[in-house]
Amino acid sequence: AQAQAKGPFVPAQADYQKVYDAIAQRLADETDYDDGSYGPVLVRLAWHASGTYDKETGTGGSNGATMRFAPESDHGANAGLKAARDFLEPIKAQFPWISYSDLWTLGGACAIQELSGPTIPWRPGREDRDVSACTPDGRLPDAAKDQRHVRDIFSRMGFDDREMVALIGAHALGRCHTDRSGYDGPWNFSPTVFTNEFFRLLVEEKWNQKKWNGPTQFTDKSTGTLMMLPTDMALIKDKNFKKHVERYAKDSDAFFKEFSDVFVKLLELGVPFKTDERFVFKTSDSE
Ligand code: HEM
Ligand SMILES: Cc1cnc2ccccc2c1N
Repeated sequence: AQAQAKGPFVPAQADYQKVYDAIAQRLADETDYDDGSYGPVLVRLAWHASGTYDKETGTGGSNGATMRFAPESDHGANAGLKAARDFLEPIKAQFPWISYSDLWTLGGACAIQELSGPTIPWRPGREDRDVSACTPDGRLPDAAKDQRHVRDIFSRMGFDDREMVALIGAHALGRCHTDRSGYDGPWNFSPTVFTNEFFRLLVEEKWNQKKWNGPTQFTDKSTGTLMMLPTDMALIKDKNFKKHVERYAKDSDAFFKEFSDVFVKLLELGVPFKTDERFVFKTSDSE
């Protein structure tokens, strides 16, 4: 019989699960980095690729993966994220049909799930764009500033106070790098396990300004080994942020549920999806 003419390859959930599994495997293999995992920096890549969104102009967001290009790749806030982009290059080579825009956001969802966080339902449909879609510098937050700045940046994306606090709870993961942001990271914290610890520390520890010649940051009185950024501290200085910090510090389930919903929203800002169907990927320890 006439060989069936092959139509275009339309990836299905099973194909995206294969990409998820390849990222999870690479996370398990590549442990000689920071505190033992590339997970935190993958989360930061997905967040910085998406957090450029401006709801008034509909510009920025994860659709386009424009951080591949200078000047966006060279914006100060994106220092160090080449490590995350390079980590995902072999995955792109293995699955060339996936866009960078979909790959980077899938990498963020995979990292949260593989670091014991909540499931992050995910939709494909982002398309890579060229350098003309690069966003101007200044779209991402400046850690040296205060609660007014946090509200300006996140309300521009379309988030309310509760959503801003939930999102910043990702600071349970990873660390700061003096050769990237200039801030100095925590180390005896469990930076490769997703928990509500960030909120518990904010409300339970006493925080003093760190005595050093680097940028203003805070250290915990009891061990002197943890850190908070000025914008982290803003979450307990501002009473409407603080009530959410206290709620998440007491209720890890509420934090997990609300973080999942708002991280999904972040990764989808401004994307003209063709489908409403989201995939929930199986985490590697569930197989
Ligand atoms: C007020 C908002 C925020 C500010 C000012 C901020 C600032 C920073 C800074 C300065 C670092 C250290 C970067 C380095 O030196 O490597 C950092 C790390 C990180 N941020 Fe944020 N961030 C904010 C919100 C968020 C959000 C919304 C997410 C994700 C949902 C996030 C996820 C992370 C992660 C996972 C790391 C650790 C990265 C690593 O270990 O390499 N941050 N952030
Ligand atoms: C405990 C803590 C506080 N703030 C952070 C900011 C950025 C990255 C990691 C952080 C972190 N582990």
